[in-house]
Amino acid sequence: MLDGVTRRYAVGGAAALDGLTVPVPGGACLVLLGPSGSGKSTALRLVAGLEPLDAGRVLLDGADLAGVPPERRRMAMLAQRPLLFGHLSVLDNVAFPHTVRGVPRRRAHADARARLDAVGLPGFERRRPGELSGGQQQRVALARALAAGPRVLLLDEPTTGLDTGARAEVHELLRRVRADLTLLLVTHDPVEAATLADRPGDRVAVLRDGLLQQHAPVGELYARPASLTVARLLGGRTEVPGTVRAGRHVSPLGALQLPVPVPAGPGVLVVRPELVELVPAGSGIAGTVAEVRVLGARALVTVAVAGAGGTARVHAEAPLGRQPAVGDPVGLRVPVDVRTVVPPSEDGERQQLP
Ligand SMILES: Nc1ncnc2c1ncn2[C@@H]1O[C@H](COP(=O)(O)OP(=O)(O)OP(=O)(O)O)[C@@H](O)[C@H]1O
Repeated sequence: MLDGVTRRYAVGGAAALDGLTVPVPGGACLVLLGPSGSGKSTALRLVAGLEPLDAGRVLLDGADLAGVPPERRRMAMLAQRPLLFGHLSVLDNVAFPHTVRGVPRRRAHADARARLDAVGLPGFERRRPGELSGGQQQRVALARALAAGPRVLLLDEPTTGLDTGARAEVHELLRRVRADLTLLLVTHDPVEAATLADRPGDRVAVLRDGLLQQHAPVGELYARPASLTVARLLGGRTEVPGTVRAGRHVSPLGALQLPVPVPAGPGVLVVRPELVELVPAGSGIAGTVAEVRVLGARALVTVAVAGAGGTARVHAEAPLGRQPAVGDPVGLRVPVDVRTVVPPSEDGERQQLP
């Protein structure tokens, strides 16, 4: 549990982390998601005990960790770069947490071998870290972290710098070894957040400028972002400014009924591209294809809609090969339940009710 956790690097300056309060239930995964400089790594260092708090408390199973040194917190960290000892063999790297505790060499090595098997690296014992790929090194670092017998695994951008295949391997491994470990993951990648925080109790805390923006299961962040910041961080593209009147969002798209009550006034309609349906011209909201961008197996189709008060741009997805062409007239269908209105300013309060 983080309770009002605050860190201010410069006296009188803005807080890098400002009163962060989020529960971290035992065995669950909490993701700290945010853009660069939002305070994610600071939070992780404070939890690990590597830096002092300026205010607040870090609690583990209800006990305040103030004054408990990092090595006695039963936490292990997997950093962005593996930070292995280059002069030691892979086996000795993994056995290191045992060695420093004085565990007899034979037992330490037996455990390290089992850990290497568990991360899919049997037979790599005698190699030096420099003889492994980046993904393999990260797996060794994970084996070493687990050898320390932590209750909490701190993951600081654990797959940044790895290629797609190695990333997927590390994600799969983390999901496999997770068991009842508590995970605290720092990332700027919503896909990584969604991949690792996929159990019922898992949550994502979105940070910006040291402040908590939203704390929710990842699916809710996608479906109901609380602000433009959250919508953009989750890869949202469509933002249609308008006005909320009598439960409808009024914009060039028309007067669209909203699924939940939203206070009247200015508001931005945000809709995920994968939830907008492209239908034949003549049905739905009439528009013209303004741009098509191929993204792997899908195409991102930008549709311009001219209506009362101006033009709106709405993004939709189509399977590759089935996308319309620039200039084609099309129809758009925006299902009622996927319409979310957020405040026009990034700093505004959430308007959408839960
Ligand atoms: N040791 C430090 N001394 C002074 N300022 C710091 C220090 N560490 C971080 N900061 C500042 O605190 C703020 C939050 O930094 P932090 O590293 O926690 O962000 P982050 O979200 O982890 O960013 P990134 O994704 O780039 O690592 C930033 O403005 C940063 O410049």
